[in-house]
Amino acid sequence: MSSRSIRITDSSLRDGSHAKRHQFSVNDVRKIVHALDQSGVPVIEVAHGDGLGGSSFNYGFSATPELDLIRTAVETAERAKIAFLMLPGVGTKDDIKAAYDNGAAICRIATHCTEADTSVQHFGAARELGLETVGFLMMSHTQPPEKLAGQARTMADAGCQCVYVVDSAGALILEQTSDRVAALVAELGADAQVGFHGHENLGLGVANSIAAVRAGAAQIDGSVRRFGAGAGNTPLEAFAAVCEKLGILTGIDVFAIADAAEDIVLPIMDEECRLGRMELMMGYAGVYSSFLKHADSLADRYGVSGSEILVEAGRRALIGGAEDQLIEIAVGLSEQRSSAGPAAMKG
Ligand SMILES: C[C@H](O)CC(=O)C(=O)O
Ligand SMILES: [Mn+2]
Repeated sequence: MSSRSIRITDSSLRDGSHAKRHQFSVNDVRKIVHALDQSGVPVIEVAHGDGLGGSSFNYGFSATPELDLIRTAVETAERAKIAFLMLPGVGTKDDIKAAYDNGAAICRIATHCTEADTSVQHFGAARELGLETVGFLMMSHTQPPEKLAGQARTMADAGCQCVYVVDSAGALILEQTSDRVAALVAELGADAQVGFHGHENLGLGVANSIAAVRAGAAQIDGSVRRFGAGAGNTPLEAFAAVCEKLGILTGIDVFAIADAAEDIVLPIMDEECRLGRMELMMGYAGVYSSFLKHADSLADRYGVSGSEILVEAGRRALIGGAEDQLIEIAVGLSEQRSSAGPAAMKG
C-alpha cells in the first residue's frame, strides 16, 4: 500500500463562488474557513469565481469585495494557508500585490491551456513578493499530453512551483487524466510539482483525482460538498476518505470534514451542486463549467433550452472569458424557436 503524502486545496470559497453567483458574505467565509481549518485542510482558496478582478458585468458582480473575503479568511485560519486565483487580463499585477498585502500566501494563475505565455509576468511578480505560486492550465481536455507539457514548461520557467491539469469541463476520463499528469511530471521533473483540479460533470472527480495521484500529482483540489461550478468539484470529504483507505496521506480528519460539509457548508449553498441534464451535457460536450449559471439565466430570460446553449458552446469550443457569446447563442435559439412556431418547447 502507498504511503505517499499529497497536499489538498479546498476551492469551495472560489470555485463555489460560481455556484453562489458570487454572493459570498464575510460571515460565510468566516464559517467555512474555520470549519476547514479545524478539519486539517492545509490550503483554502478564496476569490471571485473568475479570480481577482472578476466582479464585472461579464462574469457577475460580487456581493463582497474579494479583498475583504481574503482578509477575513487570513484572520480566521489558524493553520491553513490562504490562496487566491487570478486570470491575466481579468486581474492585474496590482491585484496580486493587494491580495499579498491582505495576507494571502499562495498565488494561483490560470490561463487557457494553450496560453501559458500570458502568465509569465504575473508569476515573476508573485515570486518577487515571496508568494508561493501555482499555475492552472484550464480546459486541459482540449489538448494532448505533450502539448500540455510544453505549456507547463512555460509556466515553470516563469516561476510557477506547481502546474495543475485543470479539468474545467469535467470531461477527462481516467487514463486521459493520468496521461496528462504523467506528461507534466516527466517534463517538469524537480523543477515544479504537478496538480489536478477536477469537476464532477461525468461523476469522475474522485476517480480522476486518484488517477492523478497515481500518475505523480502532488497537489489535488476539491471542494467540500462539491461546492463549485457545473456539477461541482471533486467532493473533498469523499476524496479525503478514499485517500485514507488507500494509504495516501492528506492530514485531513475525515469525520471533521464530513461534519463541516453537512453542518456548515450545505446551509451556505443556495442549492446542492447536482449532476443533472445540463451538468452532464457540459462533461459530455466539453464545456467550461463556469458557463452553467450563465446558461441557466439566459435559458430563463430567452425561453430557450439551457442544455442547447451549452451544447452549442461546446460545438463552438468556447473558452473562459467568452461568457458574452452565450447571449448570442441564446438569442439565436430564441429566433429559431419563434420561426419554428409555438410548438417548439423549452427543454
Ligand atoms: C476561472 C475558472 O473557474 C477556473 C477553474 O476553476 C476551472 O477552470 O475549472
Ligand atoms: Mn474549477
